[in-house]
Order: sequence, then C-alpha cells, then structure tokens
Amino acid sequence: MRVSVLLPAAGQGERIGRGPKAFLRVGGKTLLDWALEGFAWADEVVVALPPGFRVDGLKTVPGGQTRQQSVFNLVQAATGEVVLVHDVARPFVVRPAIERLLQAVRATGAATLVVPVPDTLVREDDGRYGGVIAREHHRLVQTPQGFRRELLWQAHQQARAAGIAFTDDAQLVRWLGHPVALVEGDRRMFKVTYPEDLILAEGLAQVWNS
Ligand SMILES: Nc1ccn([C@@H]2O[C@H](COP(=O)(O)OP(=O)(O)OP(=O)(O)O)[C@@H](O)[C@H]2O)c(=O)n1
Ligand SMILES: C[C@](O)(CO)[C@H](O)COP(=O)(O)O
Repeated sequence: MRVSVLLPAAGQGERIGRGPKAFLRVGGKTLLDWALEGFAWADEVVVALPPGFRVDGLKTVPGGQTRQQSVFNLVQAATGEVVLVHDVARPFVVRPAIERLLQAVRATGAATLVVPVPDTLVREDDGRYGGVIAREHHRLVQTPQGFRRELLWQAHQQARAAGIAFTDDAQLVRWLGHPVALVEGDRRMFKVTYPEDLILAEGLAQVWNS
C-alpha cells in the first residue's frame, strides 16, 4: 500500500512566540527539515504551510486557521491508500515506532502512537489538589497517527459538515464510529510546544543519528 505522509506545519507557534514553529531551528535544521528527513522513505509527502510561506520542491497545500482545517486540506490532496498525519512540531521521528504504527494501520485501518503518563495525574479543583486519576488507564497521544485515507477523509468531511472541532485525527475517526488502535510511541517524539522544549530538542539533536 502506498503511504502518504501528511505534515501539518501551518501553526503560528504562539506558545513559543518566535513565529511559525516549522521554521525554527534545532541542531542547525528547521523543524520542517527534521520531519522531511524522518519521512524521506515515504511514497508521498504533503505539507500544509502557513499563509505567505513557500518551499520549493515540496508538494504543499495552504494551511487552515486550525490544525483540523490544515489536515483537511492535506487529506484532500493525498494519493496514498494509507496516510500518516504527523505534527512538524515533533521533529524527532523514531523509525521502529513508525514501523509498529504502520503494521497496526494495515491490520485495523486506524492507529495512533501513545506513551504512558509518567507522573501522578490529578484533577484541579479551583487551584486545589482534586481527585487523582488512575494514570495506568491513561495515555498521552503522540503523532504520527495513521489511517486508511478513505476513512480519514470521510471523518473530516462529516466533522466539517457537523461543525465539530477536534484536537487530533484519532478523535475524528473514533467519532465516526471506527476504533483506533493504540501503539507504543517513543518519548523522543515529544512535541515542541513551549520555549524550554527548544532547549530539550537542541540537546537531543546533538546526539541524534537515526
Ligand atoms: N492552523 C494550524 C495549526 C497548527 N498546525 C500544525 O499542527 C501541529 C500541532 O500544532 P501546535 O503544536 O499547536 O503548533 P502551533 O499551532 O504552531 O502552536 P501554538 O498553538 O502554540 O500556536 C504543528 O505542527 C502545527 O504547525 C497547522 O498545520 N495548522
Ligand atoms: C495532535 C496532538 O499532537 C496529539 O497529542 C495534539 O493534540 C496537538 O495539540 P496542539 O495543542 O495543537 O499542539
């Protein structure tokens, strides 16, 4: 099955505050370049770019105002039977985790990488320590998330028609009624979200050799 990798890269990076994150540099390369290198093996790569940005030699689509809108444009343009949607904000692509994900997508049609919750997890009650949530029953969701393209396209079209907004694509597919398999991710595939994450990413970039 042909695999299209879809890279939403159109965010404004407001929590870091240094412009669109895809073009920030760690280890001498932009976050977008890290992702492109990590998926160089794919049959097709499509990138959603922020307004006003161009990158020569790439298949691109315009980014939307939300991640969901950017991914809608990406899925519409994809040609592979399987699509992997991956945040460019997660620059470190760990190949064994990708292989595990692809195996699950081929078997089930929809899967996402997840990692365990490493800390005690608690509900906040007006600034106070509320009930503790059983962390062994919870996972943190990473990307890539993989789907048969037709399934994800159906989910995106129906969510748009219903005016429903989700923070990731696995929610969309689950909302459509299709189960999503959980696959062991890798903590190195963390999302660069806050300024201090750039320091962590810089450190990891120095020892990265895959
Ligand atoms: N309108 C948007 C918003 C986000 N993204 C992408 O979705 C991924 C996850 O988003 P996030 O980490 O929230 O990135 P930003 O939106 O850039 O960050 P912030 O929320 O701090 O502005 C990123 O690769 C980002 O580029 C996108 O393609 N289009
Ligand atoms: C898709 C995602 O990375 C899964 O954890 C996450 O939902 C993106 O969240 P963000 O707030 O758009 O960074």
